[in-house]
Amino acid sequence: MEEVERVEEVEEQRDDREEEKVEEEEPDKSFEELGLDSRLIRALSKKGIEKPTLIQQTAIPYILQGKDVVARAKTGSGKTLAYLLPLLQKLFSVSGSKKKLAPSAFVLVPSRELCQQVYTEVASLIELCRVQLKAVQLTSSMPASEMRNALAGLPEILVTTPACIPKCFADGVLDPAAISDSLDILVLDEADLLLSYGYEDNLRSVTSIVPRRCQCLLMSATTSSDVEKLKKLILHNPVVLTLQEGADKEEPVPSNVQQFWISCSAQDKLLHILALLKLEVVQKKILIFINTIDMGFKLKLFLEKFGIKSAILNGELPQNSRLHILEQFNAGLFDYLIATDDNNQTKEKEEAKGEDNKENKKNKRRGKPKLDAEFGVVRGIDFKKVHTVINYDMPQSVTGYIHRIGRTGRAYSSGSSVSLVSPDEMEGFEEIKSFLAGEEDKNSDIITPFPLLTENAVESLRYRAEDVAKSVTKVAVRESRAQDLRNEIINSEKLKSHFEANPRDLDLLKHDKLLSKTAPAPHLRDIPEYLVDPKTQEASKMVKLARAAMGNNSRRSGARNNSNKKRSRKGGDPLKTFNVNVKT
Ligand SMILES: Nc1ncnc2c1ncn2[C@@H]1O[C@H](COP(=O)(O)OP(=O)(O)OP(=O)(O)O)[C@@H](O)[C@H]1O
Repeated sequence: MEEVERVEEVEEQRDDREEEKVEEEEPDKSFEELGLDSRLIRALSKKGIEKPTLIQQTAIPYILQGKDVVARAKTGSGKTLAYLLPLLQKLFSVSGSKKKLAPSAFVLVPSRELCQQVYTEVASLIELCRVQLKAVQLTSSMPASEMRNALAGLPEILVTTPACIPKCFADGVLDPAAISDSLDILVLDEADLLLSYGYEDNLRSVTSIVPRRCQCLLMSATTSSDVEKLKKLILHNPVVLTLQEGADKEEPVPSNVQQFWISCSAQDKLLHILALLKLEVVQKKILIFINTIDMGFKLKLFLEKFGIKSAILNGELPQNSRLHILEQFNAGLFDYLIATDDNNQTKEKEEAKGEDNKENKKNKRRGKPKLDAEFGVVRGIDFKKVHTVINYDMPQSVTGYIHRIGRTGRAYSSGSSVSLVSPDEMEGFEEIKSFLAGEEDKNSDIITPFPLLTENAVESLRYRAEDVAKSVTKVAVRESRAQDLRNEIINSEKLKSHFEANPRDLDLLKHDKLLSKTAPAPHLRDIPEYLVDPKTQEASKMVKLARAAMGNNSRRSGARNNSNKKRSRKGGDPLKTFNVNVKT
């Protein structure tokens, strides 16, 4: 049973009023009962959203009342709509009134990918509601002229990153005085990440012009000192909503995500991922996290040799390509996405941020691509229908783990995760485990050994895996990284104009194309039956059955096969029902 706890917070508020204190209760309300406008309810229904999630049930009434709100709820719990719906409703009533010289609502997010995601969501709601409101997104990479054009239609809603606002001031695109006059609602989404992305100074320059009457909303997946800092910087006597599940005090990973791990040496990780994918004991779609861009290419090339096509996502790719890859993956055009998240790129990102940084200048001279300082592949991005998250490399922090795992099991769906843990990563892994177990129950196993892969099954692939791994040399990795970047830069230019003309066309590019110069050898494509351990064969059959029952058995099911949608989703998850010993 889920419950919501409202926490009292009275320290160092910006005004003297007592913070809202509310009795605990178990809400189970419809969108109508929350007081939402019928246009919004119809729009949600068209999107297939009928019932509010818990954070939406709790936050929407407070936001509609005009309160400042701090909402902390797990990844995938529906925080975006929790603030967008009441925000739009408030703007319905002001639309058509006195024209303002700056937007009425700012939504600040930590990355461009999130900017695009939130913008798409708000724009589609506006369209479905058929109201006279306009939303725009601005990112730092846009030239001033483009920003000016975007703002020329006097939009009510601006979705952007904190770094972009001072740039708009400097370029004369936004006027601080007009903002002070116009701003009614400020949202800091993924607040736990805003400061860690290095936006503190940018945020300070924004908050200095936020008028006292402005309603401020702060949404986050985890608590951290950064959230506390932001709360004190921006909010006025907020209602603090902390969504919890059951009696467990801290359970930041949704309970509909089953978490597994496999112990293996660093060298054997390629072998294990091959076994997981090739023997089909994990459900597609699959998001694989690695810590470095080179490792991503190594993995892609390795999998290609076995006929497994995957796409790559990292901060080095041009923004259009990144957005397009996300869009294609979400539409179900490919099943495997290898993502380098931001944890290990912090150093590289620092370089990317500091324009005067010597190293950066050197890189420019050498033609080394610059990483996008506003890139954030994992955090907050709504990957659709991801069934499995694989940590090929372990993340470097507990927060990193939570955000990665949170890419599956979104809203009411379920998912699983498999972490490959080498002896070097064991200490960090233990830290993650004990954090998830909570203070009281350090020994409870929230992350359990992966049950569907026997040692025999893995060993049967060893010879092939090791042989192929040798052929994926450093030179091959370097060449394919450069080639991929070149392709994407060319495609990115094409994409830009193409998207302007055909915003819905997804088939221009195939991001999971082969990078290897030679086609996969036929004998590596299919694993002969005699090599596969019978228990693993059985597990694989069950995973396939479960996938079929979930309407996810065709490669392009997400994009093309809507008729499957209505089939039962309770097809039985073999990870819940199947039991084999890990060691045989
Ligand atoms: N009431 C609902 N019913 C069904 N699906 C919903 C509902 N609300 C939101 N969703 C869907 O759930 C998914 C996750 O929502 P959202 O991205 O807002 O999560 P989040 O809490 O912001 O997660 P994160 O912290 O990872 O950013 C989205 O695809 C969204 O469309």
